[in-house]
Amino acid sequence: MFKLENVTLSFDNLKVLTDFNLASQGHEFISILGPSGVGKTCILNILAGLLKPQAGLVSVTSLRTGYVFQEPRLIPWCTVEENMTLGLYGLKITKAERTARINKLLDKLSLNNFARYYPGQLSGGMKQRVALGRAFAVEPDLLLMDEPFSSLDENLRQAMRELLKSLIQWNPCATVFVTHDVREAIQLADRIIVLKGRPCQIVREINVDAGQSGEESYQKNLAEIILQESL
Ligand SMILES: Nc1ncnc2c1ncn2[C@@H]1O[C@H](COP(=O)(O)OP(=O)(O)OP(=O)(O)O)[C@@H](O)[C@H]1O
Repeated sequence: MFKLENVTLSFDNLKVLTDFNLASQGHEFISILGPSGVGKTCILNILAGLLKPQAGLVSVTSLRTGYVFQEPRLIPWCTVEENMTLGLYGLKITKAERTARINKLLDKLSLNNFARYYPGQLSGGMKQRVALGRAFAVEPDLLLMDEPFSSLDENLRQAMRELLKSLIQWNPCATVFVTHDVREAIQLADRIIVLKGRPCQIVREINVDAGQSGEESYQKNLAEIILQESL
């Protein structure tokens, strides 16, 4: 789905990435952890084609990319269904297919009764559900998520994680999920990557599935990540 090979990115004198490597394997869910300012968003933006590194190879073979940001970034004068439809106008699908796709998603997101609402009339959790819907409307094969649930309270976050899992089951895709929440990373990911330093490096890489096969090693991995994060 994607491969970053010897990627170098800097802003003036600030070296964010030097010879950075990361590749996805199929429809894998990768969680990225790391301190503030380390370069997590920059990596997502490179994968989205929004940032161009000065050197290295960026190979993204996915056809459709969905991007969910920390804040919903909805267009205030467009309704829920219009916001979710925005990414579909560039695709070669009929109006009937477009409508069917959005209706299906409104259903999955429990937003059927709010299709004609404007963002200003929605709660924070509902707005982020619309943002999820907008990303999944394009039927992404690559999904980029930048701390998408961090502004929500814990109960809502848990519900959103469950919703995300069911959407990915429905529409399998490679996912890169940036979070500061270690438990969230473990709950969702197949693989966790911990970044540190300047330029940033992968200092820890954990296959969560392998960890979960033995409770003891899983707990050890968890403790180690928490330790890494607190350093
Ligand atoms: N357009 C830009 N111009 C200059 N510097 C930038 C730009 N974008 C990012 N940076 C710098 O690159 C570094 C990495 O930024 P990035 O947003 O990727 O960090 P992050 O790990 O996502 O942080 P956070 O967890 O706080 O969101 C930071 O020092 C940031 O100030």
